[in-house]
Amino acid sequence: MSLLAVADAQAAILERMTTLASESIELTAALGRVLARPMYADRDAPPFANSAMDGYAVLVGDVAQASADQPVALQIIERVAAGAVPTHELRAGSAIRIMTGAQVPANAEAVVPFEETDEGQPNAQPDVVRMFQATQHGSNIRPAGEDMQAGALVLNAGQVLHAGSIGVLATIGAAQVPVFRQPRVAIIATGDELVDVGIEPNPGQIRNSNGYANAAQVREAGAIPIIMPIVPDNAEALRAILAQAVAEADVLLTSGGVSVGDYDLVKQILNEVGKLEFWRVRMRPGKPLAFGSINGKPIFGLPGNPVSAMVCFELFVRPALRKIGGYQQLFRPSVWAKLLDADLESNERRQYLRVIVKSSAEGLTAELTGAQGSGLVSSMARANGLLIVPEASRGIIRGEYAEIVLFGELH
Ligand SMILES: Nc1nc2c(c(=O)[nH]1)N[C@H]1C(S)=C(S)[C@@H](COP(=O)(O)OP(=O)(O)OC[C@H]3O[C@@H](n4cnc5c(N)ncnc54)[C@H](O)[C@@H]3O)O[C@H]1N2
Ligand code: MOO
Repeated sequence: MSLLAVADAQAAILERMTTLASESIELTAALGRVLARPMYADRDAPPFANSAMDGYAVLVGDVAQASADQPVALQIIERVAAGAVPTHELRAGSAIRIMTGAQVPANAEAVVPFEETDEGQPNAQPDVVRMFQATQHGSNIRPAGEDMQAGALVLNAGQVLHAGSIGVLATIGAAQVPVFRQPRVAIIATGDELVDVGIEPNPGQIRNSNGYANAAQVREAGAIPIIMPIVPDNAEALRAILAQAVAEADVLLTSGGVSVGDYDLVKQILNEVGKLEFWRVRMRPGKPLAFGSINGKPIFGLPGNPVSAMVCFELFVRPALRKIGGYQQLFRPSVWAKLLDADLESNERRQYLRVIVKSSAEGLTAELTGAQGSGLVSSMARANGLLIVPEASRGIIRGEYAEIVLFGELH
């Protein structure tokens, strides 16, 4: 098998992903979830014309001649609090005292805020308000439907719900929200050398970091990780855990055991219990990525090296999980930043270099995190982006702009 280009591998994967069914959840649990259906306003918002200020509802003509020297006195005929409904209409020479958010009388033409009246002045009379200036039609009145009109499309299917959209859902009365089900992802770390995080490693052993890093990436992708027990490099054990994972999860991830070593069993077992779709991508790190399916469930055989496993997750697993989870935007945003380090040579494989991207008045800059070995998990902890050096290119010279897959927050 020859090496696949990154974009071809991504396309081959995405083509095989189908979006999960939807479920209905409580509004309070909907933050960060993906809306499964378009949502429409059930009524106008605001539902009635209301006051934008604490003040007096008036007829514009009544105060047209008002000035500081020649104030106009109006009779206060009603007081309306928010939540109440006015029972009077304005007539010539009258005013209705009204609070912010209260429904305005049907024929009100403007609301004059207290600050523009004799409110609180020592010589103010009860039941009379004096106006010192003219006002305009519609001033401080928020019309019905100004925000959303009854029946209008307010949120699209596929939209990720954030605080603002939660506010919209509450406004339209969506106590239950239709969202896509989150993919359940079984995470299987393979290797005789691995021990779990709470265990003291013996000589020759290391801690399983991939399982936990991948589980965190699964969460970041909006999916649910299921961390399975560590599997030794043993065909029987691998078959058993894959069978269990297929029963419990929508997507399977393994790490380790996909290169050409004596104990690299994942591809072999995958061919036996499912179907290997492709193996090896023209990239560094992450070349030995394997992808296939078992009983129709996608399985990603991530390389064991910690950086390779995480980079393969970012480029291939994350977009796949996002498609399964109903997201519209599958890929991380790319940014272009000025490379501050030394010149970067091209390679026959597309390189993804860990960088720290910073934003300043001069624009974005990128610096390598240091050495780029695929075992250096600490470099992933420092990085917020993966700088792309395209394969078979002239490389990138210091001071040039390079494309970066931004996966963390900008510094
Ligand atoms: N002769 C060749 N050797 C290797 C090749 C090759 O083309 N020819 N490719 C190299 C590349 S590139 C990578 S990447 C690795 C991938 O190997 P495997 O996927 O088979 O992974 P392992 O050999 O099992 O482990 C590699 C490395 O990662 C450590 N590891 C594994 N699992 C974990 C884990 N859960 N947590 C932390 N660290 C883990 C493992 O101990 C090894 O050090 O193969 C190269 N070799
Ligand atoms: O290409 Mo491997 O994934 O670097 O270490």
